[in-house]
Amino acid sequence: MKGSESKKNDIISWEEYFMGVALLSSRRSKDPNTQVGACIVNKFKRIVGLGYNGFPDNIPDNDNKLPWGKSSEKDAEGYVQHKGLYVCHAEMNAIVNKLSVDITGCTMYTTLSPCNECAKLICQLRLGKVVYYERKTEDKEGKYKAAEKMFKEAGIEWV
Ligand SMILES: Nc1nc(=O)n([C@H]2C[C@H](O)[C@@H](COP(=O)(O)O)O2)cc1CO
Ligand SMILES: [Zn+2]
Repeated sequence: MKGSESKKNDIISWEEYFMGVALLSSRRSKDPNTQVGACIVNKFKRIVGLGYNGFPDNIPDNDNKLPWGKSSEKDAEGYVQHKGLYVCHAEMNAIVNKLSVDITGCTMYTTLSPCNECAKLICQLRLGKVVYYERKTEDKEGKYKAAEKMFKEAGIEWV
């Protein structure tokens, strides 16, 4: 039997496609607790940056040099054993890995809503829109609210 000659219509949307790529990227993360992925897309619907959360480059991650835990205690050498001191967020990595000098107006798809530090980067690089998959609900320190405020004030669409 020959295949159909008319086009297939039941395909995934651009939004599903780019968020799907962000979700796939998150699966590279070695964080035992939370895996996040981010995908930056330009106005021509080309992917210009990908990232997931992990420790900085060139630090071997198989011999526990840095902690994956969230303790406020210090180890024998006086280093606080909290991953937050070391992890590069998915959004930051997607920006650092960008393939294009100028990402003004681009859209970032992220599997988790951005923190205030990543929001600062998103503002500085003048992205136009941030689309998140899951929203961070716990916000004791006000990081996510601060991120939203920056997006609002900078005119960055946030959905
Ligand atoms: N938007 C985000 N992008 C990220 O890459 N992360 C990373 C940082 C940590 O590696 C992990 C959060 O760990 P936990 O607090 O749920 O155990 O996710 C976290 C957030 C939330 O702000
Ligand atoms: Zn962040």
